[in-house]
Amino acid sequence: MATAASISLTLPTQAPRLSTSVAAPLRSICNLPLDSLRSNVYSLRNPNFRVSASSMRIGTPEKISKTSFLDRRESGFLHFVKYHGLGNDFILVDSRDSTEPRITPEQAAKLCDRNFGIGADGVIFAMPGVNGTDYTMRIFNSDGSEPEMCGNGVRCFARFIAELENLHGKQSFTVHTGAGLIVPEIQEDGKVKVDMGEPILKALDVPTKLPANKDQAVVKSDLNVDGVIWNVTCVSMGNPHCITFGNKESQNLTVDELNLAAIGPKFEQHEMFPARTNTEFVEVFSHEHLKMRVWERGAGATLACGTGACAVVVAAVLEGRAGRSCTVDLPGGPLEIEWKEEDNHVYMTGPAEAVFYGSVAV
Ligand SMILES: N[C@@H](CCC[C@H](N)C(=O)O)C(=O)O
Repeated sequence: MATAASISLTLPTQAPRLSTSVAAPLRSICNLPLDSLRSNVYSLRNPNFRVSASSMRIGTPEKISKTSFLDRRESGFLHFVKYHGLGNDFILVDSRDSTEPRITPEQAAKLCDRNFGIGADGVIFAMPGVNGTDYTMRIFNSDGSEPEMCGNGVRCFARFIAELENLHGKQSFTVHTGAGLIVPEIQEDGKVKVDMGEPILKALDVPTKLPANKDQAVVKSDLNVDGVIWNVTCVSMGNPHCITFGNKESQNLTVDELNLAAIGPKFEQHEMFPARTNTEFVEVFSHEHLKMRVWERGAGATLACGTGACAVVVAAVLEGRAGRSCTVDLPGGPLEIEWKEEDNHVYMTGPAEAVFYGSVAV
């Protein structure tokens, strides 16, 4: 079982500009007031500094370079790098020498706890490739369940691999996932463009039990959630998504007004979704500009969902609400999504940033 008895943190050399999304996880581990952390974090731009959770103090400067940190392999410790893609945050673990994740789903759930652990929406493992691919990505949600794919996660994964392999500039990898082959490409500006493959629309494969149209897809179907009839479209990007732009009472949503914590779980656990579902609530600003909030399967409300943003654009096109190329605003920031007519693939472009380095006793 994972214990958080010993956690150490090191910020990346290229320390990101401080924001609460950086400070909050640090606060949850170190239990220090946010303001004192702010000044500590600034001083931690020097990578030789180390925060020790046991002493609750900035420790003696220690010579740890990024490379030597990522190379560490002491038994009994799990070394990780915390990344985020628009605030959707992950604990990245180097498992390139292993065909199984280095920790159990139960341990992952403990590490993801924002009060008693490191705090994250999931744990991602970089593993050896299969079937000729460069790498395999596996992920546990914060509840310990294992999804097929994660869009923000695969952007973080690409940046993590580049760091592990000491690669610079434009880089592209082939990644085996539960959703098949995914191809992230790190661009010159540091953003990551990902070929997310083809959306799956066949109801049985999403999967959903909602009645399908003649193309076997579920588009603008009625879904009764506690007596409210929602209009939903179902899309899988390897993982299942239920997308709604409104209900019978309110055809066009104002997503900021939704009580996500109340309605999200009812969609997630709905009997029409045998594998549970991620749900996106969408507001349309124009044919090229959408805004969404997400309730994720196995993780709850998150600041962003990459597969969700892709599924939203596919659903918007199918419902005739938007064009194939859109900016999707999420609580953590915007993603650029394109569903290309030529190859039927969905492409997602967005940022991925390292937050801090750490070790935890397992
Ligand atoms: N946040 C992710 C999706 C992670 C998996 C999801 N919770 C599921 O269970 O399908 C993304 O960016 O795509």
